Amino acid sequence: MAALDLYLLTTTKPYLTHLRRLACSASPTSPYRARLAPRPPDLVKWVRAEGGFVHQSITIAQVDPCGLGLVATEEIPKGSDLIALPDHLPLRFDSNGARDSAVLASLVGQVPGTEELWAMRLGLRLLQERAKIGSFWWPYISNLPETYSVPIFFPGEDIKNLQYAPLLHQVNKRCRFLLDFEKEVKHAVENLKPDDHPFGGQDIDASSLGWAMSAVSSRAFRVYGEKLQHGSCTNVPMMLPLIDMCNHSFHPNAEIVQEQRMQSSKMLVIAETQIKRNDPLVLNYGCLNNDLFLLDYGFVIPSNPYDCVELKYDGALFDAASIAAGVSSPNFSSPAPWQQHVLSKLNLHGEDTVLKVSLGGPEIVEGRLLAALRALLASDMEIVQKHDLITLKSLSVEAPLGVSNEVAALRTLVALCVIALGHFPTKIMEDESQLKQDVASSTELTIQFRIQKKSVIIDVMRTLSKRLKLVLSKESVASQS
Ligand SMILES: C[S@@+](CC[C@H](N)C(=O)[O-])C[C@H]1O[C@@H](n2cnc3c(N)ncnc32)[C@H](O)[C@@H]1O
Repeated sequence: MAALDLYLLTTTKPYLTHLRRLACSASPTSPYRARLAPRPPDLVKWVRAEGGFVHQSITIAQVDPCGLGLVATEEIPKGSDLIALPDHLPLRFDSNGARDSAVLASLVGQVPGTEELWAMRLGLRLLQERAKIGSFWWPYISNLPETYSVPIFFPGEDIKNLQYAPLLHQVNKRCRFLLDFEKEVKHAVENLKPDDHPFGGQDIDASSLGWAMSAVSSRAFRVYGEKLQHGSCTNVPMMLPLIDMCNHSFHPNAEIVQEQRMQSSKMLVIAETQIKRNDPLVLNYGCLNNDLFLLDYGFVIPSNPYDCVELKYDGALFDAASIAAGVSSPNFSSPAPWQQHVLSKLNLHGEDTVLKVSLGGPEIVEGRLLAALRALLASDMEIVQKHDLITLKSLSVEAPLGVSNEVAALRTLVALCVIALGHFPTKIMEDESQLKQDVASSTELTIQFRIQKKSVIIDVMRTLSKRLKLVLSKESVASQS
């Protein structure tokens, strides 16, 4: 097993300093990612030898800054089949091997069912094959990166310098899980006979579990599995050899198609557009924010249209923002009963509250937040009750509760953005000058991440300020006519 760095943040508070180091050998943050085997077998040849199809004009090449990728050596017409994998090539939990290890199945059952840990379940299966001498998947596994640039492997200082509490919380949670799970795995395999040992007698620690979880989160695809009785399908994560050499773009030129025939299914990659010579083949991994790109894939997308910042809906904070914005006597902390009723419908009050609200992304202001601001800054219950929630939540509906209400809501939002920006310990200019220095790649990722978060807030402020001007200018035209 490659030993990697894994740090535990020993408290959930942001800006932590007390870190426990677990293991260390290769630098996890070097820009060039070595593969598990120094000279791994040719993946394209292996896929073809196993009955798969690989378009003759595709090769594996270095694609900066993504690491390795698939590249077209000649122009490829739209609609062409690029890769086809027969049913036995994907590595999934039920493929040969998992069935005969009750210990592995029981360990999989011990991984909490939360969304963010799904990759650990398939990761255990990957570790099993990685440890198995003569594994059918070794030609694939040996081509996997030896290290991953996800934050669980960052030095503690870099994690702290992400400057964004929701992400720190997630990194901390994953590190804690890995350290706890290491103990469970060790306990489950102690005293096992070599034949019963799911990992061929090899020592499994938090670093190797972290490697497997990151390999899966950054490379597995969730595809349709069995059809359920009511017609929907289960979602099965799978590792798709060679297909997982495609890098990400929000403007993909390739797509994955699952071909189902009788009992077997084939995974295909098809050219979604014409692909020019020397162009990389790119898939869309999903419309994700930068938190997920960094946590699961280890990279950050500049100007990501899906990036957003999370805030907590908190009456006192919103009152402070409103007062800073010059709004007289806001009552976020003590809403009237009818306003509480609106907040309850938005899950911001009472039972089942979800206090996390977001700014940025395609919506710019999360609808629940906008509706709450409009309703709480309104003094006339009847006007609010004349509107449905869909209208109140929509930024494209101009001033549904009147101009002065809209102006107060927009000004409060801009003030909230100013407060949120002020919580970052550094300014974008300072971050940018730090980036110009020769920093480790994990530090670079950390700085890029926080620059992007601040840019999201600045973009939201710009959009809302424009909006404010527009509303005010329409009002002044109306009052003159
Ligand atoms: C499914 S793998 C793709 C193949 C990978 N580049 C390799 O060398 O094996 C996903 C990983 O590729 C890299 N990657 C993919 N798309 C990227 C992008 N748009 N920018 C930066 N890195 C990217 C990230 O390291 C990510 O975790």
